[in-house]
Amino acid sequence: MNAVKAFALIPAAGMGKRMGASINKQYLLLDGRPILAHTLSVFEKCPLITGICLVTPADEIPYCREEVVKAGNFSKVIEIVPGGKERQNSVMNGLVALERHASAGDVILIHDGVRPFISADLLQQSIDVARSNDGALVAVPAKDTIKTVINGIVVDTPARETLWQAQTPQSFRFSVIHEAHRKAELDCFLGTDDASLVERSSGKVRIVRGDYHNIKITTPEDLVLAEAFLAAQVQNGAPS
Ligand SMILES: Nc1ccn([C@@H]2O[C@H](COP(=O)(O)OP(=O)(O)OP(=O)(O)O)[C@@H](O)[C@H]2O)c(=O)n1
Ligand SMILES: C[C@](O)(CO)[C@H](O)COP(=O)(O)O
Repeated sequence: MNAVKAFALIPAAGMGKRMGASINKQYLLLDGRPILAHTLSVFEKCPLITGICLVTPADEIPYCREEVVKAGNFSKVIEIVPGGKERQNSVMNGLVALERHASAGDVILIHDGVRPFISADLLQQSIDVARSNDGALVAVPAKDTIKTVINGIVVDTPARETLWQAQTPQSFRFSVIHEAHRKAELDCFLGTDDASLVERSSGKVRIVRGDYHNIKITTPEDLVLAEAFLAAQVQNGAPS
C-alpha cells in the first residue's frame, strides 16, 4: 500500500483590491522578501509536504516563477497554474492540476498565499486531523460579539461561544475536496472558503485550534501588524 502523502495548494490569484497597492499584495515585501515567499517557505521546510501547487493570475505566472519560486529556491513547487474569477475557481484549477500528482487518500492543505504566519505545528496537526475526518479547519474563537445584520438592522446575536473565525490551511483528503468542489460548481454554489463546500455535502469538518498571528494580509493595516509580528519573531530568535 502506498503511504499517504500531503500536498499544499496555495491560491494566490487574487487582485488585492482591498490593499490598493501598486503591485499585487502577495509581492509586497516583508523583511525584504515577498509575502508569498514567506508563506511558501513554511511549506517548503515542512518534511510532511511532498509538493506545492501554486495558483496565480495567468499573466503573472512568468514573474512568479522567476521572482518568487526560482529566486526563493522553492524546489517543492510542482505546478504553477492560472487562477479563476473567484477564489473558489482558483482552488478548483489547482485541484485539477493536482490530479496529476495526488491519490484519492492523499491530504491537500489549501492555504491562502497571503497568510505568511502559519506555523509548521499547525500544518502537522491539520494533516493528522484531515486523515481521520472529512476535513480539518484551522480557526480561532471569535473575540468580538458578532451580529447578523440585514439592511442595516440587527436581526440576530449568535452566542459567541459557537463562533469561530475560519483561517487556512483547510485540509481534506483529495477525493473529498475534489468531489465537494465539483458538486459546488454543478450547483452554481459559491462559498468564501473550502470547508463550506464540504459542510454542504454533510461532511464533518473538525476544528484545529489556530493562532491569532495567522492573519490574512488583506488591507494596509494588516501590513503594520505583519511587520510587528516579524519583529517579535526576530527578537525571540525564530528562524526566518
Ligand atoms: N480569484 C481569486 C481570489 C483570491 N485568491 C486568493 O485567495 C486568497 C485570499 O483572498 P483575499 O485575501 O481576499 O485576496 P484578494 O482576492 O487578492 O483580495 P481582494 O478581495 O481585496 O481583491 C489570496 O491568497 C488570494 O490571492 C485567488 O487565488 N483567486
Ligand atoms: C478562506 C479564508 O481565508 C477564510 O478566512 C477566506 O474566506 C478567504 O478570503 P476572502 O476574504 O473571503 O476572499
